[in-house]
Amino acid sequence: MLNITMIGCGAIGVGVLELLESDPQLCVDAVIVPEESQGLVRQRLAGLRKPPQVLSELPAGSRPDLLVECAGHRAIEQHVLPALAQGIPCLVVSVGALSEPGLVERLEAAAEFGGTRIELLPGAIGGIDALSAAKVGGLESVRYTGRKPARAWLGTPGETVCDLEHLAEAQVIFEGSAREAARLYPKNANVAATLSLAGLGLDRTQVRLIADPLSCENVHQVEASGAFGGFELTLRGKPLAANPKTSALTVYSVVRALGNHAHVISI
Ligand SMILES: NC(=O)C1=CN([C@@H]2O[C@H](COP(=O)(O)OP(=O)(O)OC[C@H]3O[C@@H](n4cnc5c(N)ncnc54)[C@H](OP(=O)(O)O)[C@@H]3O)[C@@H](O)[C@H]2O)C=CC1
Ligand SMILES: O=C([O-])CC(=O)C(=O)O
Repeated sequence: MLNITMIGCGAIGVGVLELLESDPQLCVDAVIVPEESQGLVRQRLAGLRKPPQVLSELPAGSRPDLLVECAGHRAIEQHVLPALAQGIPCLVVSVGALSEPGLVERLEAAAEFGGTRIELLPGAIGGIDALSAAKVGGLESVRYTGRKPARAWLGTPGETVCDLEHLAEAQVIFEGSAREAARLYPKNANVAATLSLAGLGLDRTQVRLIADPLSCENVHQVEASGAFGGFELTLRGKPLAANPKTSALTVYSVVRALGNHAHVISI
């Protein structure tokens, strides 16, 4: 059985914990969340058969088999970097954080120092295996379009482009490089960053973000071409009720990745 520590326990974290209850090979012993939300998180987890401990940091000397981040960009600096340096393998969903200059190199250095690895999870998007294989032969272009319900863009710079509450039709709120998308829309640009890291990089991956008042899904479209040929992918993700900015597939992506570490066949 693998003993896991989870960073963050919001929409993704709770979904993952609920699904892992039926897997005897995986056990989340502890979740790490900010001090001020610990009470709320304990309430959220009270219905689980075996609720994990709720902590504000990894106890000194604690050595989980895996650490999985489901928290947000700040948690990479705060928890993932030190865990890697201590030799704990880490799985990460807040891939957009890696668009911050220098962070990829610091994560690599920490993992090398600790003699371990960091795994970037596909999260809400599919086709990462194909894109990253296509990169070996040479990619020519990668274009990503992210379309979400208008209200999912509240609290982002999209608010300055249009009136998100009263939008009548779909509106492009951003067009540019994946680097710029990750800087301006950190909570919504994890997919763009993941596609960039797997493919042509942050500066050459083209991104378009759309607020669509008529959509009730998070729709991710990828068009890629290169020496391998080409592919077009449309993924219509259902948003999580607990956080409409996040697609349910992200929860399943975490459960799949953890399962692949524990089960004898991985796919
Ligand atoms: N790769 C992908 O495709 C996707 C990635 N994501 C990433 O996943 C993250 C989590 O998503 P979601 O669960 O929907 O978000 P929620 O806001 O529902 O939950 C986040 C949880 O993490 C906690 N948290 C925040 N910062 C820290 C920190 N520094 N240390 C420890 N815990 C922390 C929060 O605590 P509190 O409530 O106190 O803030 C909360 O428990 C997103 O921020 C995004 O970066 C999301 C969707 C798709
Ligand atoms: O969950 C999603 O649909 C994707 C998302 O938020 C992101 O790219 O950060």
